[in-house]
Amino acid sequence: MQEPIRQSYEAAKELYAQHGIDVDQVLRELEKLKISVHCWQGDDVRGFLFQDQALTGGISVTGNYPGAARTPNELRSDLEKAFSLIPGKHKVNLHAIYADTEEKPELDELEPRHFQRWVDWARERGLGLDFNPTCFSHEMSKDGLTLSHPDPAVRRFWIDHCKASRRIGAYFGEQLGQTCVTNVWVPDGYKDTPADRMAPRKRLKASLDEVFAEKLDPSHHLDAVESKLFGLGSEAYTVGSHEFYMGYAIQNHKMICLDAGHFHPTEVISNKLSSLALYTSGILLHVSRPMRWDSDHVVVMDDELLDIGRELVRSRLLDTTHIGLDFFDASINRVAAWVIGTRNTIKALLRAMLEPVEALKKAELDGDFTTRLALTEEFKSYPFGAVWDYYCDKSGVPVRENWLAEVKTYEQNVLLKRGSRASIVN
Ligand SMILES: C[C@H](O)[C@H](O)[C@@H](O)C(=O)CO
Ligand SMILES: [Mn+2]
Repeated sequence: MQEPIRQSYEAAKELYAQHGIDVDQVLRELEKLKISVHCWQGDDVRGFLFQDQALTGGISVTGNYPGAARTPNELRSDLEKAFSLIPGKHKVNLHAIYADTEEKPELDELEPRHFQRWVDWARERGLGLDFNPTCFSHEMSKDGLTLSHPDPAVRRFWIDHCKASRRIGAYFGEQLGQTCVTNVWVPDGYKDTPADRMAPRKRLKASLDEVFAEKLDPSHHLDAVESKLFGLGSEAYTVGSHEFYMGYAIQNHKMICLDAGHFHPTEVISNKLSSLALYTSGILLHVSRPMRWDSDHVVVMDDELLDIGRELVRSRLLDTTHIGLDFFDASINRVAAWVIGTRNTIKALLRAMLEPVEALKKAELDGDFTTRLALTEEFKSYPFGAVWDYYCDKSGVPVRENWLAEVKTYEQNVLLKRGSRASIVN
């Protein structure tokens, strides 16, 4: 380790120690945290099962940066590059359309063996895997409805796909010895004001009951359900609203997935964590960055990210919260997008752990709001950067922006040499 990094760390440690914060202990805790890195940033949510299928479901990727992964091997190579620049051991979050197989299974026919290469790869690298049924970008969801579709045959297809997905998730968990979270998100909704808001919700509820009927070992597998306020083409109404899934999850002992981009523009998920935690045994996060709408921008160190970190630390929710990322930006280097978003998420957690939580809580209890505000503000310029640099160096990943040169080299040597998808698809 370079001496200046160590010296700055030792100086920072002393400052934090004056407030009773044991920085070495904080880093031991930080090292245990896993971020579930979403595979779909690497190829603009295209997947490998249906090569010519347009992205649907009211989500959108914009940008034309070269180098999107075209095959499972390319995607794994890009993920490996990103993980080499991110401190800690993490998880990869897969969607069903990322099956790695020469077969052409339909979504309702998927089996664990279609993901065996992902499992072998993850095992070799000590990574965990999470999973998602892909209820979009498919002809059976073309009218924007899946599990709530009025046609029982359409519902059956998606129910069977979700059931298959849970079995795949359970296989991941069992094989890798790390609990897999399978998250169900469906895009179902209407562009304009519905005549009947109740019937689609009744159908969605009944479909979910079927999806979750099979009991799976919770030490291998946990279920989550993700709500949404609106999407492109479902501006007026989404069947799976927050209230719908909050009720469903609490009644059925499922986890609620809070996506930072799925609420009203001024509504934040950080403020929901402590409430939901009182009524659920775990929460899944999709850390994202909405800009005016559910735009899925790369996560930056903004107030909401810091507040998410604070809430997880101060309410002691780190053990029961599964932290996943969900953004997709095709206007910048995709490996860099992962590195920026994941490093920021870890850094925000570190910053939260380096705050004088007990002193702040005490000031609040005493009614001393002056001290609460003063300490909060002064800690914003405490030397967390020195601790972060030390942590990166100690973890064997580049310090500060040094990771960028490695991404640029990878771009030159690998990403820019990739042709179009069409050139390798049979
Ligand atoms: C691709 C993801 O599953 C998707 O982004 C979903 O999680 C979502 O957030 C939809 O808006
Ligand atoms: Mn999401």
